[in-house]
Amino acid sequence: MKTWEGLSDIAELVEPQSTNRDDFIQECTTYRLNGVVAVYRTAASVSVTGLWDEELVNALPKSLKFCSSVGAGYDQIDVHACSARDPPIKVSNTPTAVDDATADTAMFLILGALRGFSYGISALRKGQWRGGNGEVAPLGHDPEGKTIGVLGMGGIGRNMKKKCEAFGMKTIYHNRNPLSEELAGGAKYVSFDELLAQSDVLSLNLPLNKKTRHIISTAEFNNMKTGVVIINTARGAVMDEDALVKALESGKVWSCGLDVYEDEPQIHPELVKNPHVMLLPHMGTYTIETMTAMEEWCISNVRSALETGKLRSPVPEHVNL
Ligand SMILES: NC(=O)C1=CN([C@@H]2O[C@H](COP(=O)(O)OP(=O)(O)OC[C@H]3O[C@@H](n4cnc5c(N)ncnc54)[C@H](O)[C@@H]3O)[C@@H](O)[C@H]2O)C=CC1
Ligand SMILES: O=CC(=O)O
Repeated sequence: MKTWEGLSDIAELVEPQSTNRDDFIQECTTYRLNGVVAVYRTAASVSVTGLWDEELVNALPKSLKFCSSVGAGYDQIDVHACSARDPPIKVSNTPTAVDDATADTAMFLILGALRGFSYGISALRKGQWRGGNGEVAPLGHDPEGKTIGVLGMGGIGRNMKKKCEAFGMKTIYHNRNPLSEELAGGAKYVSFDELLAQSDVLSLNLPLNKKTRHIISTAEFNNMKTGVVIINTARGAVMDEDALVKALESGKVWSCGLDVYEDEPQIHPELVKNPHVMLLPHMGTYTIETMTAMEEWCISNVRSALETGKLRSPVPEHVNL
């Protein structure tokens, strides 16, 4: 890629040769990688290295000071193990570049889940028009007048809010702290419990970490409106998938729209069987324009680190590192 090659004006570029984690750990000790200062980490590299957990982070070359990772989510990297190294490995992600495409995906899931479009789409493809065997697609719901609750009102959540307004939806949100009025743009800050109780559609837009894993589970579903619609474009494990399946079965949750799953690429079989739910295979940023923008953002972090000693967009945990 041109932008990557463009870095050769300021650095020697090397690419690891390994095809599995053990070989990569071994390769980190070789002369070729020993001396590497900054890493451009692609999303696909996880299939070779596995997670950047404590073991892997501690095996990385001692010379390494920066990791620029593609993607807004960085849950595959143990950022605390990176900070604990001496010197620390500073980590950056690619926020902002993902906002439009991921919010667009969320809108597709919101409309599809509210309207029950998945049912119609699969019936039609089976030659059954709106249904077969005596069953017809249930009537859906309009977005107009519905309250969307955003859990994690960051770049994507705020982008979604604007798009939801065009569909006549009202936005409430919960973050650990309220946003400035300017950033909130008229969305109302509510407590976590109020968000659960008041949302007609609940959208999960917060990062996955130890504190947010299964932040939505049985107790939280019990506190929601009956007939709520759940949208998840964040990470599968922020929600307890087994609890979601039970809440769908009981009718507590009317439908859901999911782009992400607890154990990708595995999907809970009951979700796959359910004709009513909208499911996508993690395609939030899967466009030429957005993936290009993410890669360029990521490489700009490498350039900034090499030229100034600072990453352009360090992850929140590393802003003051
Ligand atoms: N489906 C896909 O393809 C994509 C998924 N993502 C996922 O979406 C997530 C959000 O992305 P952005 O909006 O760019 O991140 P962001 O960092 O801009 O926003 C996250 C928001 O969540 C809030 N938050 C953090 N912990 C919280 C907690 N315990 N309770 C309530 N709020 C909390 C933060 O304060 C922040 O406002 C990413 O972490 C990533 O996992 C991002 C891009 C594409
Ligand atoms: O899942 C995608 C990301 O950017 O995070």
